[in-house]
Amino acid sequence: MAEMRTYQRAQAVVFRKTNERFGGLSNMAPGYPLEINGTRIHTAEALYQASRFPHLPDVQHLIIRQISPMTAKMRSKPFRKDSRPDWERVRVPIMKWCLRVKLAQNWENFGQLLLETDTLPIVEDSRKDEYWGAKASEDGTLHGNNVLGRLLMELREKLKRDPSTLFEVQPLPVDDFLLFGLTIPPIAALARKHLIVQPQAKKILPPAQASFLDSDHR
Ligand SMILES: Nc1nc(O)c(N)c(N[C@@H]2O[C@H](COP(=O)(O)O)[C@@H](O)[C@H]2O)n1
Repeated sequence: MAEMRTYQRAQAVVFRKTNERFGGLSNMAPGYPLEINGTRIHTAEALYQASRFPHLPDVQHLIIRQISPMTAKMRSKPFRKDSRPDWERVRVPIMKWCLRVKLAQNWENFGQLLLETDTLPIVEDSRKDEYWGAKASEDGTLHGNNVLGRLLMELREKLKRDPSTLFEVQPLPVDDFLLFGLTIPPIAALARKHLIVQPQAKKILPPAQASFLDSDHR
């Protein structure tokens, strides 16, 4: 279990609604479509929720076909008790994998948004979930495990330091890592595979533009 943390709202990137400045960091955000084995998945939330049920492809279909991420989450609720037996143990690596897929397949817009958070703590401000996010305290601080925010910060740092390691996302080494009964293959970044991250300007540039830059400033 991750430690509880306290965050000062003014010194953090805080998101709650998807239409806010950093709302794209939420798994609920539209506009970051995914594709696995030829199936379009509308949000990272739908992929995460479907990952509970590799042994129940019909339930995965029910979740994945939802356009609304909240509806995808709601559809999974009645089946939660039937989540894969090791769900509590694998849910954080699965969330991390979902975020990696979201980045690989939305390299420019999600990568850019992550870099724009600079070096600030990232926190999902949640009314009731202090595990994935953090809840507002009476003193105005945010308190919680903030596991989603911490995974996003970890991903951001990797994106700054070693972007090429994020171009391809390997399937997780967990039992029955399946979508609709099929093995999930390595996921390659779509189209923009060769973009270069230039952290200082917090911009992602194609190689042709990047080559004009002094290497000290890449
Ligand atoms: N119910 C709800 N409403 C929101 O607006 C949220 N952002 C969330 N949080 C997200 O729900 C996912 C975790 O789901 P489980 O409770 O583990 O099934 C995760 O993506 C959170 O960021 N929930």
